[in-house]
Formats: sequence, C-alpha cells, structure tokens
Amino acid sequence: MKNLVRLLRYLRPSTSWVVISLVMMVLGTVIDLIAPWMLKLIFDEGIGGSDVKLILALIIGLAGIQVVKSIAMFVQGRAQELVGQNVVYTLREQLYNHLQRLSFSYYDKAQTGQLMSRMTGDIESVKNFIGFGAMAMFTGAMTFVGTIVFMAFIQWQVTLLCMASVPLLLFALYQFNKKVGPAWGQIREQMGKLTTTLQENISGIRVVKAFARENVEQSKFEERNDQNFETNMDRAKLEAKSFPLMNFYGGLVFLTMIWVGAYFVAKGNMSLGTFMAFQWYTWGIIWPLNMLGWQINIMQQAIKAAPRVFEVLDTPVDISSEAGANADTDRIEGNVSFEGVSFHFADQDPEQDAGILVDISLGVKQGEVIAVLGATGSGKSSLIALMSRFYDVSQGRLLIDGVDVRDYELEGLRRKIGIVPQETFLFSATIRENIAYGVPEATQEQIEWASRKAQIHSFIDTLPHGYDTIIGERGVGLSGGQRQRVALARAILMDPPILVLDEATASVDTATESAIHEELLEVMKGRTTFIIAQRLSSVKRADRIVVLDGGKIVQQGTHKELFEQEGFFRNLFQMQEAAAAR
Ligand SMILES: Nc1ncnc2c1ncn2[C@@H]1O[C@H](COP(=O)(O)OP(=O)(O)OP(=O)(O)O)[C@@H](O)[C@H]1O
Repeated sequence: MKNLVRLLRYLRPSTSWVVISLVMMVLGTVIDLIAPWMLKLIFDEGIGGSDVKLILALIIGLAGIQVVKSIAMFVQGRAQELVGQNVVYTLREQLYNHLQRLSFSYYDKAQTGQLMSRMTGDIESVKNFIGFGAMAMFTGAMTFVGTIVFMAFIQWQVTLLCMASVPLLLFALYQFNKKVGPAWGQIREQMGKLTTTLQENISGIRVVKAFARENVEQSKFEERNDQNFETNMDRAKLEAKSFPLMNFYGGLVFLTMIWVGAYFVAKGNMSLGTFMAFQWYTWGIIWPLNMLGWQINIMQQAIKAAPRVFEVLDTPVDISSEAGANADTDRIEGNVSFEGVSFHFADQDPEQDAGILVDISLGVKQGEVIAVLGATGSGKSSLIALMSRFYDVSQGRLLIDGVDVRDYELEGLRRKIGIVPQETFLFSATIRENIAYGVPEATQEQIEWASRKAQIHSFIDTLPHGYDTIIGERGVGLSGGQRQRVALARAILMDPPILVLDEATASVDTATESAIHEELLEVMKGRTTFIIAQRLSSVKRADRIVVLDGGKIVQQGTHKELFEQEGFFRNLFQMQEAAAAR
C-alpha cells in the first residue's frame, strides 16, 4: 500500500491530465447511467403513450450521448496514456540518474540483468497500473456505485434482490487477489533472474564457447525459463478458475434481475420500461466486478514491481560530494599523501577480515612517477581507487595538495585523475568519441596528439574510416593492446595532473610497450604518475617504487635501492631476468 501511495505521488506533475481524464471518465459514466433511463422512457412514455415523436427524440438523444461518450473516451484514453508515459519517463530518468550516482561498492554486488529488468519490465508494469489500471478501477467503482444508486432510486426492492449474488462475486475476487499477488511477485523476480542469466551469458559468451559449456548454459537458462513458465501457468490456472466463476456470479446477478424483474412486472409492481432499463443497468454492476479481476492482475503486478524499482532508488549513495566540499579542484597540482590509510570493503568485517590496505603512509610529490608493485591481490588497484574516491578510506586520511579528497567536489576531483584501468571498456561509438569521452569538446588535433602519445594514431590512420570507425560494444574490432592504447589516449587527452596506469601496457607487446614508455616520458612530465605493473620494464623509469604485500608497504625506494635489498623486488627482478635469458 505504501508503495502504491508513493507511486500515485508520481502523478502530481501530470495533475491537469489526471483531472481531464477524470472529468472524461465521470462524463462517460454519467452517460452510461442516463442511457438506460432514456430506454425506460422510450418504453414507458413513448410506446406506452404511443408518442412516436418522443421515441424519435429519445433515439436521437441516445445517439447524441453515445457520440459524446465516444469523444470523452478518446480524450480519456489519450490523457491516461500521457499520464502513464509521464510516470514511466520520470521513474526511468530517476532510476538511471540514481544508477549513475551509486558507488563502486553497489556495482561490486549488483546484477546487471536484475537492473535491466527493473529498468524495463518492472517499470512497464508500474506504467500499466498508473496509466490504465488505476483509472479503470476508479471508472469501475463509479459505474458500480452509480448504477446501484440509479437502480435503487427507480426500484429499490428489485435492486436489492438482484444484488444477492454480489457478495459471492466479491468473495471470489478477494480470493483471487490473495493468490495472484504472490504469483506476480515470483514472476517479476524470475524475470530478473532470467535477464541476469541472459546478460551474463552474452557478456561471457567467449568464455562459454572456449570451455564448450553451451549445453550447460542452455540447461541453466532452460531451468529458469521452466520456472517462469510454471509460475505463469499457475497464475493462468488461477485466472482460468477464477474468471469463469466471477462470470458465473455475474450471470447470476443478471438472471436474478430477469427473474425478479419479470415477477414484479407480471404483478404490476414495475413498468416494462423499468424492466428494460434494469437489464441494461445490470451490466453496470456485472461489468465492473468482472473487470476487477483483470484490474487486480494489473495492480498486483505493479505492487510487486514497484518495490523492485524503489529498492534501487532508495539505495543510499555512499560516495558523493560531501556537504560543503568546495575545495578548488582546478588548482590541483598532484601532491598525494596517504596518512595512516587503512581500507576494507563495505561487506567485510573489520574485526575478523584482514584489511585490504593496512596503515599506508606514503607521500608523493607533484610530478613524481611512482611504481606500485606487488603480488596479485596485494591491494595495488585498491590503493589507487581511493584517490578517485571509488571507495572511501576506512581509517586515516588521503590528501591531495594537502586537502582531504572528501573535501573536493567529487566530479571535479575525478576529472583531475586520468585512469587507464586494468580492464578496458570502450563504448559502441566511433574511435574519436571513445578517445574524447572525458573531453567531448576536444579538437581533432588534440585527439591526434593524445593518440600519438598512446602509439595508436598510425593504426587508426590505416583504418578506412580513420577516427570515424565505429568500434562495437566493448571495443570489438580492436585487439586487446589496441583497446588499451585507445584507453590510454582517452586518459592522456584529459590532461590530468595525476595519471594512473593500472597495468596499462600489460596487453601490448614489449616493442610497443617500450615505444609507449618513450612517449609517456613526455606525457608524464609535470604529472604525478602512478604505474601499476608487473613487468620491470614498465617501472624502470619510475622515480620511486613502492612494493605492497598483504595491503602493507613492505619496500620503498628507487630501482637501485630496492635491487640492493633482499625482498619482493629483487626476487621479481631475478625471476624476470632468468625468464628473459631462457
Ligand atoms: N569488491 C570487493 N569486495 C571484497 N574484496 C575485494 C573486492 N575487490 C577486491 N577485493 C579483494 O581485495 C584484495 C586487493 O585487490 P586489488 O584489486 O587491490 O589487488 P591488486 O594488487 O590490484 O591485484 P591484481 O594485481 O591482481 O590486479 C584482493 O584480495 C581481492 O580479493
């Protein structure tokens, strides 16, 4: 109920269309109530009084009000759809905007398929209720009450008697509502899981094929598809059982009316005109009750879908610009200082789980090139992620130019840190748009300059459409190394005071790597650069090397200093030398 009320609040911006829709609906209902009355007059006054003129006038009147009703229904339909579409538009926009703001912690756990199904199917269910179901329920309620009032006004005894089977119909509806709700809940949840399976399969299709697991994936999908089929069939059975029963009870109302009405007419207690009008009116009782079954279906879908949408909308944004965070990001030069920084992920227990980063203290001066080395899982990427506030430190402080990163406006801060991440993601757009992603206003010269630095310009030049080449989703059409270089050009173009290369040259061959490093020397000049790499060749130009182990800094110094010490660095050096010699 709380969710329904919350949904109805989305109608507020479309108040005028809601009012238009309601007015048209009331007009249509009133016409539905007047029409049988006119039929009664045709019989009682026209036929009874042999007044042909009156009959003609009433027939023309009936035709006239039907025309008005059709126009009203047209306007109502349009207004209703507009209201529904407005609600969907707003909801989708809010959801999408909220998804943009949610932090890495949320996406670490979120299932893309679930989010997609909420964004599409669930919102659509909500729209069906707001745009159609709710109004139809209201129309039904008005018609039902109005009809009973009109009938009772004309002949209350017959009205009362033919209502005898209405409680049976109401009970059937109550039972149906009780059972169909959970079924819709399951269906919405299963659709989310089905979409997740589909999305994961498409994203991971290369792994599926490489491991020849198509059959397993097919049966996984089949299982979920089966579940969905079964639940839908259970719901359909419920409908198949309930709807004919409701129709039967509705038929009983009609039959009772005929029986009782005919009796009253025969006894001279009711006119034939009233009897005829009652036949018409009875549909005003049966129709809303029968339609209520479908409307309950629409409402229950919305009731089950709305919380799935609101759950995302209500997820707090745990990383955002702090209130009053107004330190000037334009002045960021690139002095970075970790002061006793410890970090654990939100779902970890700080009491039991080992920290991902433990008491890190590290000062990096503007323009310094720092290489971060360490075994896999030692916390290198996490260390870097804290600078852009992808996650916030759990303890200690992280300062850029002496200011806590939390005191900077978040977007401004992130624009000052150019990142080439471990996993390159490119959009299905042109190469130019991909490179200029962070600086859409960049000129062709600037884009080419960045591409040259990333050693990708000459390759792009060989493409028939050059920078206008559209690269498919995830950069399909480019090799891993080429993708990485496009991502590198994208970061370089941002001209950030802080540059982060997270295994940024891991996918390129050693010759290209060395060429990139030559070019990067100039790019890195004046910028604080963090290089995360496993290959020693990538770190040899670093001013300082920091070695992480289990989230702690275990070695720190220049290439020469570390080489002279026992430890991870020398072991790595010796291993790579030996491998090169083989
Ligand atoms: N979202 C997460 N939730 C919980 N633990 C995580 C999460 N992401 C990473 N970890 C853990 O944090 C630790 C550090 O990961 P991180 O990615 O920083 O390591 P890394 O040194 O960059 O590794 P690699 O060289 O393999 O990229 C790992 O043990 C990893 O399992």
